[in-house]
Order: sequence, then structure tokens, then C-alpha cells
Amino acid sequence: MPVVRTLTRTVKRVLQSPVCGCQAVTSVRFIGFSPRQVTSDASFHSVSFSEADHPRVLITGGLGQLGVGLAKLLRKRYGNNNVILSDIRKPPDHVFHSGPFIYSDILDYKNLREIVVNNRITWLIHYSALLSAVGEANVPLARAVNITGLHNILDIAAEHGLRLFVPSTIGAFGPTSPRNPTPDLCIQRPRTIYGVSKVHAELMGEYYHYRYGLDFRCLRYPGIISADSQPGGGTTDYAVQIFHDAIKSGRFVCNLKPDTRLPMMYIDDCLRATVEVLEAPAESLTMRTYNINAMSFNPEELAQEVRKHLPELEVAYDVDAVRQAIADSWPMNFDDSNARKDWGWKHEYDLPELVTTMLGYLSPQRLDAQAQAS
Ligand SMILES: NC(=O)c1ccc[n+]([C@@H]2O[C@H](COP(=O)([O-])OP(=O)(O)OC[C@H]3O[C@@H](n4cnc5c(N)ncnc54)[C@H](O)[C@@H]3O)[C@@H](O)[C@H]2O)c1
Ligand SMILES: C[C@@H](O)[C@H](N)C(=O)O
Repeated sequence: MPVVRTLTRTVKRVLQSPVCGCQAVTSVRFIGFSPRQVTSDASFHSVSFSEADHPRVLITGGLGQLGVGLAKLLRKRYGNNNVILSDIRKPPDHVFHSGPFIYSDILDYKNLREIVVNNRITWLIHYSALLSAVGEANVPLARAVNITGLHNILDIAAEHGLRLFVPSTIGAFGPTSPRNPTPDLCIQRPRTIYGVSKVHAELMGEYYHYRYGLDFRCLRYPGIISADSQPGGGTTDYAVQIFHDAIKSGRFVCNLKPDTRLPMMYIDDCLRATVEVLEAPAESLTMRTYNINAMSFNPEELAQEVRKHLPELEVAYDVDAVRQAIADSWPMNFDDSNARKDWGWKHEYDLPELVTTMLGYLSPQRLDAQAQAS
């Protein structure tokens, strides 16, 4: 009985401690390890890394909408060779020639571990996922990539003392969550495999943080809007497509109803937030999973703003039942006050700046000039 009592006391201590920071008491996979934090002596918002202390970064699922832009940003800060993009797809020429790229399937644990060891990785940014709409179309694959894949990532990160960033999403909330606004901590009962897998990622990451001292950091992104990369099959994709169609044909068919309000963000804000939370001193983080937000609009409001530049734009609605049901269960407005308070999050793009920037980027003259230069 004394053994049981001692064990009970130990478990209680571990569960009650706000940040464990302890040695792992059992191995995560087959081998033992001592969680080692990457030092975070950098001061937030004005970090500069010397040659000696820069992180060595691996981005999984890096060829999607967000990974290439993030790699570009991180390479500027930490050096080209210190940021490795990886994916299971073949990179386009310009990506392949812009910096290190490596094949990595997150379902292959041994290969992932080999990459981390051979490249002395210290930060892991885990972007691989199946998004909301494609996830519903292939639940077994979404479950494998988003859940089994995450388990591999968590174990490797814990085993090698990595700082781990995993994005979550507005999709981690559901119809029973408060939707206007949605705070960081509230009921989370999403009804998509994507949402369920992201809640699982949030909880598992936080559990590994408290249990093994893993330096887990997570932001819940809104729908992200970008000009030079295509979205990978989500519910918010319409807000990217409208710009392409407005410029190409002046006509856009929207797959969500005109009054479907969702939180959204321009990609530059999203990538900057990611770097900021990654560089934030651990003491500034009172939580390990934060909402971040910039703006909130519906298709009708977006179309009105685009019409200020392209008055001829025609918008028709052909509602996709699956996407509409998903959108109707998601937050309309996102409360990101904790991120603003703890580590100084501040967005730069509201709807008017977003529209001007997107149209400027996609204007035929600019695209022509880019094509001639390449
Ligand atoms: N884009 C958004 O609006 C948004 C919003 C919220 C959260 N997020 C999250 O941000 C992350 C990146 O999003 P994105 O828009 O770039 O996604 P995306 O769908 O565009 O790209 C995901 C990438 O994962 C890769 N992938 C799939 N299976 C893989 C496997 N087995 N091994 C390795 N890679 C694999 C795909 O090839 C793809 O390139 C995701 O985790 C997503 O959930 C994105
Ligand atoms: C919101 C986000 O997670 C993604 N763009 C999706 O719609 O699935």
C-alpha cells in the first residue's frame, strides 16, 4: 500500500503542476528520452538569431497553401539552409530551387525520425493535414493523416526535445460552441473529422507539454486568404477563388450562402503570427493553444468590397450542402484577446486592405510581368 500511496502522490503532483518541465517517467515510443527545451532567450518581436543559436526547422506538409510562404519568411530570419520544406508531393521548380526540400510522409515514423536526427532539427512545424471539405470526402485518410500522423509527430518531437508548432483552426469548434464570439476556452464538439482531429491535436499537444515538458505551441487559424498559393480543399476556399474569378471572368459562383459569416485572415498576418508565437519566450505563454483573428465577413460583404475595384463583378450562389453545414457550425467571430494580451498579437490586414492587396497581386499586368521575368 505505501507504494500505491507514493505513486498516487506522484501522479497528483504531475497533474497539478502547471508546466511539468519534468523528466519523462516512461518512454513515449520504444526508447527513453529526457525532454529538452529549445532555449528561448530571444525577446519577442525583436528577435535576431546569430549563426550559432538559430533554430533548425522542418516543415511537414510544406507544399500546401501555407508552407512555402512560411519557409520563405523563416529562411529570411534563420538562413536558407536552416529551414527544410517537406511533403509527399513533387515540388514545383521554383520551390525546389529556393531552398532545402525533402520527401517526408508523416505516416512513416522511421523516416521522420531519420530526417530529424540527420538534419539536427530543433523546431518542427507540422502543416500536413486534410482540410475540412476533403476530410469529409475521405474520412479514413483524414483520420490517418490528421490523427495517426500527429501521434508520430508528437512522439518524435518529445523524443528529440523539439519545439513543436501545430496549427489548429476555427473548425475545432462546433454548433454547440458560442459562435459570436468564440473564446479560447469553451465547448468544442466539432462535427467534421477535420475538427475532431484538431481538437485531438490541441489536447494531445497540451498533454505532452504537461506530462513530458514538450514545448508545444498551437494557434487556431481562421480561414486563410492568399494570392500565390491555392487552398487545399477547405470550407473557406471561396474567399480565395472569388479574387481569381473576379479578375479572370468577372463572374463568381459561390458555394456558401451570402450571409455565411466566418473569421478570415490574410496570409501575411497568419505567417507572422506563427513566427511570433514560435519565438515568444515560454514565460509569456499562459496557454499553449490560442485563437488568432483579423476580420470576419460573409460572401456578400466580400463581393461588395471587391466591387469597389471591379464594379462589374457578378456573383451567383450555388450552395454546396456539405460546406454550408460545416460553415454553419463554425465560429462567426473569433475572440483572440488572450493572444493579444500574452504575446502581443496584432493583425495588420482588415477587409479593405485584404481586397486591395489581393487584387494588386493578381492584376493581369503584374502576373504578365512575373511571367516574363521567370
Ligand atoms: N489554409 C487555411 O485556411 C487553414 C486554416 C486553419 C488551419 N490550417 C492548418 O494549417 C496547416 C496547413 O494548411 P494548408 O492550407 O497549407 O493545407 P493544404 O491542404 O494546402 O496542405 C497540406 C499538405 O499536407 C500534405 N500531406 C498530406 N498527407 C501527407 C502525409 N501523409 N505526409 C506528409 N504530408 C502530407 C499535402 O500534400 C499538402 O501539401 C494545416 O494543418 C491546416 O489544418 C489551415
Ligand atoms: C478554416 C480552415 O481550417 C480551412 N481553410 C478549412 O476551411 O477547412
